[in-house]
Amino acid sequence: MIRLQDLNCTFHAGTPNAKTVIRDLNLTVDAGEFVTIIGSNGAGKTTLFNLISGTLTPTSGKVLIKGEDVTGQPEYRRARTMGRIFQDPLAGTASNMTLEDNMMITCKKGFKWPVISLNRKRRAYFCDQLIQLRMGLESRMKENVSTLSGGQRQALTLLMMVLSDPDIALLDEHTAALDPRNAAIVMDLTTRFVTEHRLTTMMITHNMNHAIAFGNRLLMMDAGEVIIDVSGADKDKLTVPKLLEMFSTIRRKAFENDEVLLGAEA
Ligand SMILES: Nc1ncnc2c1ncn2[C@@H]1O[C@H](COP(=O)(O)OP(=O)(O)OP(=O)(O)O)[C@@H](O)[C@H]1O
Repeated sequence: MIRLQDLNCTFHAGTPNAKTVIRDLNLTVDAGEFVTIIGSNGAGKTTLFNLISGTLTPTSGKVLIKGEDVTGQPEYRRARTMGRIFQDPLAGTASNMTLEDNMMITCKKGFKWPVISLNRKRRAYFCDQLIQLRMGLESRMKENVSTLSGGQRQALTLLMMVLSDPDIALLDEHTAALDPRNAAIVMDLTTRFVTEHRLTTMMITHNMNHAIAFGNRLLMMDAGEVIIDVSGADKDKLTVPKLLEMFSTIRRKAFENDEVLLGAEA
């Protein structure tokens, strides 16, 4: 589903400030896989998502989606096959628009000039979809999204992503700004949607326990490289101390990411 070939990304290339953030990266993610990604500070995790989604063009190498070379394809065209959710609950929805108007956006995603109107049938469909969230949002369809809590907004963002019918979900620390209770609700919804919609999913997280508990494959990144790639039964046997030990053995230094380490102790 996703294939990255000899991918490199250097910012400010050809200047004294040149910085290589993704280095000779080769990765294949098969259809239906749920990959969790963890890494040290500045490892290149978000940059990797920017390259997959088309926000950035690699300095060299290729990005293939469903067998098609999309390396030079603009972001809006790739948006038809993928959904992306960010850490900030305010980023995925428009505050000053109603829930139903926000949901209308999903019908227009990836198209430049769509003419689609909000009719009774579509409203009933949105209502049915909101019921699935089990948050009572179906009775608030005409309220502005700004009235929702962070957890409710992130759940709505997740639902909107699914309604746009993507093949791929890129989740960039999408529970990091939520309290533990809401993070658990959003993770529960995530696993439900990933399974029901057979989404090929990549999830960046700073929560090592989440990285181990969710998905069928775990990647650890450091300095622009994937240094650990564990799946199946081997992933089931992982623990946080084991992961940290693997990192130290490979890199001959201690793992550095305070947010990750503090989260792992919790
Ligand atoms: N547009 C840019 N221009 C220059 N440097 C950049 C740019 N975007 C990212 N970087 C640098 O690239 C490196 C990797 O950033 P990235 O956000 O991908 O890391 P990350 O693994 O997601 O980090 P974190 O876990 O701290 O969020 C960082 O040193 C960052 O400062």
